[in-house]
Amino acid sequence: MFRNVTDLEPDVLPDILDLEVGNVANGGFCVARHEGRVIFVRHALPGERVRARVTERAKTFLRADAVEIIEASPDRVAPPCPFAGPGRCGGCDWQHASLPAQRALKAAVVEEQLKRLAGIDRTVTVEEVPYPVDSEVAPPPGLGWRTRVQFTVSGGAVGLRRHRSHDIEPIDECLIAHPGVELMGIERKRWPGASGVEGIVSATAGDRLVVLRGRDRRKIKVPRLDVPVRLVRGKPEPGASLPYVREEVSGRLYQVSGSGFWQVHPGAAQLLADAVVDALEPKPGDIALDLYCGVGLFAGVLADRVGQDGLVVGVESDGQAVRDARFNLRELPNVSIERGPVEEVVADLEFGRASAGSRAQNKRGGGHHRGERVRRADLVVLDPPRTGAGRDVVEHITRLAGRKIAYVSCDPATLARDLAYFAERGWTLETLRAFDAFPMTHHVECLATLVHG
Ligand SMILES: C[S@@+](CC[C@H](N)C(=O)[O-])C[C@H]1O[C@@H](n2cnc3c(N)ncnc32)[C@H](O)[C@@H]1O
Repeated sequence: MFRNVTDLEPDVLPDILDLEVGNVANGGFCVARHEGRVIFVRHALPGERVRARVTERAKTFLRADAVEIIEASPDRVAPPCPFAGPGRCGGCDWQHASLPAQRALKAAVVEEQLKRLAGIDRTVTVEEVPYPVDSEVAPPPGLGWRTRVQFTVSGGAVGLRRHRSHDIEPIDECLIAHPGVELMGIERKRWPGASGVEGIVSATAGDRLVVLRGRDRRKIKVPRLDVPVRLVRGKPEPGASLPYVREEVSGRLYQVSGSGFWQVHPGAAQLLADAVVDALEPKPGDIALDLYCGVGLFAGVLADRVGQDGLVVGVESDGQAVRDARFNLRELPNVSIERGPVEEVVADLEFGRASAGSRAQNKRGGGHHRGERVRRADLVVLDPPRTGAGRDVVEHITRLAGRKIAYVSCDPATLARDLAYFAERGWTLETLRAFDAFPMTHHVECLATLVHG
C-alpha cells in the first residue's frame, strides 16, 4: 500500500517505493528522494526508474535495494554472477553496470568527493588495470582478479557475507576470484570448526596459501583441496616463520606472509609502483619516505632510483610486515624500515646523510649516525589504510616533505579530506590518477601527487 508520508516518521514509510534514481554516491549506491527524504539505493543506476525495497531506516535517510527496474539505464547489463543482486552476496556492488559505466561511476564519485571535501574541481578518468600479460589464463574482463578472497564459514559451509549483514550467501564459485584461488576449490569443500577461510594466490609466482580462522584453529578439520597449498592456522610457533606467497614487481621478489597486505588485483602492484615512480620523479641522492610501507613495495622501487647516495625510509606498524619488508629489501643498503605507527614515528624522524651510506634516525630510538643531520625528505609516498592519514600525520608530513608527495588511497573520501589538510599547509594537488583495481565493486584506487605552492 502506498501513502503520502511527508509528515510521518521514517519507521512508517512504505516498504516498497517507486523511485527516480539520481547521482551515484560514495559507497556503491545512488541517491534518490521520496517525499523529501533521502534514500540510498543499491542495485540501481543513475537515471533509472526502479521499484525499491527499503532495507534500513535511519533518522535522516533510508537504504533500499532496487528489486524491479521500471526504466533501465543504457549502461545496465545482466550481472555475470548468479549470486549478485538484492539481498544476495554483498561483495560486488556493480555487476549490473557495464565496465565502462562502472569506471564512469567511480570517476564521478572521486570528482564529487574532491569537490565537496577539498573544494577541488578536477575531471577524473578511471584507468583500467591491465591483467598481467603473462597470466596463464586471462579471465573475461572485470572478472578473475581477486588474488585474496576471505570466505565466511558457517556450519562448515562456505559463503560470502550479504550486504550490511552477518548472514551468509552460500556460494560454490566466485567470479571475481583469481583462477588460482578458484583452483583450490575452497567453496566446494566443507570446513568444520572454521569461521572463515582465506584463499591467497600469488599472481606472479603461483604460490598458494590458505589462512584458517576460528576460535580453536587446531580443531578445524581441513578438507583435501584440489591443488597443493600451504596452510596458515594462526601465529607460528616461537622460532618458526609464517608461510608466505612471493610476488614479483620490477624484477624484485616480495615475500608476503600469511594475510599480510598486498594489492589484490594481479596488475595493481606493478602499475602503482610505476605510477608512484612517475609521479615522484626520484633522482640519485634523494631521501624518500615510504609511509605505511607494508612489505616494502614502494621502498623497493624508490631505492633503485635514489641509488647508493640516497636513502629510503619505510615506516610500518605491523610486526610481520616489517619483518617481510626488511627481508625483501635486505640487499639494499640505502633502505631502512622503521617499525611503529606513522603518527608516532614521523613526529621525530631525522635523516642522517653519512659518508658510508645514509641512515634514518628516530630521536627516540637513536641509531647509527655519522655526518650531517637532515630534517627533510625530498620525496614522500604514503599509502594509508581506508581511514586515511588524518590531520596530525598530514602536519608532520608537510614539515618533513621537500619536493613532492605521492598519496596512494583506496578511499576517495578520506583522500579528499586529507587533501584539504595538505592545502591548509600550502601543498596543492598537481595530478590525480585513478585506477580500476577492484572491478565490479565501487572501490577505486587513487594516486594524488602534491607539490608545495
Ligand atoms: C594500504 S596498505 C599499503 C602497503 C604498501 N604500500 C603496499 O602497497 O603494499 C597499508 C599499510 O599500512 C599499515 N598501517 C596501518 N595503520 C598504520 C599506522 N598507523 N602506522 C603505520 N602503518 C600502518 C598496514 O599494516 C598496511 O601494511
